[in-house]
Amino acid sequence: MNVTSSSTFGFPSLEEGWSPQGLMSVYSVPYLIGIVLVMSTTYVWSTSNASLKKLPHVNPPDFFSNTKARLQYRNSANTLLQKARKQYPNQPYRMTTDYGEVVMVQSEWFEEIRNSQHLSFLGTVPQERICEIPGFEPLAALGEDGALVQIIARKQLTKMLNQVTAPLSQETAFAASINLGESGEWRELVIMPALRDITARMSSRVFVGEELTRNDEWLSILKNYTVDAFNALNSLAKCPVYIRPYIYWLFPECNRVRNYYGRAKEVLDPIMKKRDDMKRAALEAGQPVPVFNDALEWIVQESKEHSCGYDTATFQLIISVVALNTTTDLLQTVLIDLIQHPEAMQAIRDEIVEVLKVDGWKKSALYNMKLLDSALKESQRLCPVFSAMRRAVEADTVLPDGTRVKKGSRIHIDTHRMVDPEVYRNPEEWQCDRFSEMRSQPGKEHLGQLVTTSVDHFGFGHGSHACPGRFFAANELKIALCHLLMKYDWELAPGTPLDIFRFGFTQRANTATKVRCRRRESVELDIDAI
Ligand code: HEM
Repeated sequence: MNVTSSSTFGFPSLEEGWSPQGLMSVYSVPYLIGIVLVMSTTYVWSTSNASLKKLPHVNPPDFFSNTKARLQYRNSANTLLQKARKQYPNQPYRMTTDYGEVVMVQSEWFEEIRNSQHLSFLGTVPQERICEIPGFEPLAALGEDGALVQIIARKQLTKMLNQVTAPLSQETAFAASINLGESGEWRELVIMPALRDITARMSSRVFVGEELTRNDEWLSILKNYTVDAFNALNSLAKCPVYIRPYIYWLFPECNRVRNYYGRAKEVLDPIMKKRDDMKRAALEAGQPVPVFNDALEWIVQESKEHSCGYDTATFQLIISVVALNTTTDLLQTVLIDLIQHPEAMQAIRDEIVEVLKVDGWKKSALYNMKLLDSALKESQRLCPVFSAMRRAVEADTVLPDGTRVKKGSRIHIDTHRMVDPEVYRNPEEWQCDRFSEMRSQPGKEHLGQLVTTSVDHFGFGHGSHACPGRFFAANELKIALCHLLMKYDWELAPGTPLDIFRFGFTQRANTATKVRCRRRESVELDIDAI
């Protein structure tokens, strides 16, 4: 056999003799395949935590590859969760995921570890290695210790709630009008882009101030960055963790993300410079220094207070990534649930009228919309962002049963109590007043509120990393729904898809859902005149 001309992919037979050089030059393809197989097996083996070997495994990898197990996770994570709940009811177990082997824990145990200093939500971001890709710097900043976004969401954003109800309502009126129109004729539309534009405009009013909120280029960057970043995360999730930083350029959405990131800097830099110039000029003239109350300014203040650096564009895109998709999603989910329950929609309209007539656009009005609050919490219960919460283990941690989980591993917490018949009656049924009813029961007034987290409702997570933006998000959602429900009639478009989009533990509303809407002829209350 003339080895130099061989094109077969077989290994050389013993009769043909053997030399390493020959193998490299001629049989390089099978040789390389062999290396890759050995490396990936070593990788699978090395990434599995030796101390956890005694835990059962719900979808163990094959001897040579974890591809099948990862596919199972990606396409049917919820089925795996259900199976494991039956098989391993009161013990931790292992699951193969797109980010390696993780330790799964049942909801009940989370109460005991929820405030552990060694478990981090944002620490899971660097584990996925996406943040090493150009354009994903905002995700990298999310994973850094003491990220300013947490501080700002907890402190400044929540403090601001008293002042922003009326401005947010004005912005929603504008956004609803341009996205849904003023016509009394029915029109059909894919609802998610319209809702994303509404939430982008609302949050921009608070994050970047009035001037940029009406800047179309800024809004386009914001919306596209979050959509493409999410799509890129899903595409890259299919590749092994360790090769992600090297093959990102194969995915067009990654290149777009980098492009939007660059454009965000170009839009924001002149605004920041203009503000600096105004402040300097005022100081030099002995005039009061202008005060801006938005996240562009909060980041300057907080970075000084915490003696750390910051980048305006990075920070703004971080806030958008954590805020925009999640808020838009819940807005769509509850709107679709209400369209399917017209009597609940009318009851909420009645509540809005009753409350706004008394309170006007004050923060207290939003607190008093208890049925609306309940509808949001109920929709979130049935379609939370994550079907299993995530925590990066930043120092060795002992689980309630004594299992030691090593630093660098990852824990996921099954959120099944949100649909457990022992916790909720008819858990699969959407019941608008489920949580307003709960609020009327002594001792449960607090538990039934949208912003309250517990092991029975992980919609905003739970414990020391529970979503710090939830108070703002709750207000934003209620204001948006006041406008959508009071001003428009709604129907589902015939035959429209409604099924939830699931990818591993991530869940999202359907991006293709179509609705029909028209401006209502007679309204109980003109909410723009309040
Ligand atoms: C409906 C809208 C939202 C939903 C459903 C949502 C949901 C969540 C969830 C499930 C977590 C993980 C919590 C955990 O694992 O315990 C989280 C974390 C976080 N969210 Fe939200 N979120 C929303 C809006 C926002 C907004 C508007 C902001 C800020 C402006 C925000 C900022 C954050 C931050 C900074 C974290 C990380 C907290 C930490 O690691 O300590 N979120 N969110």
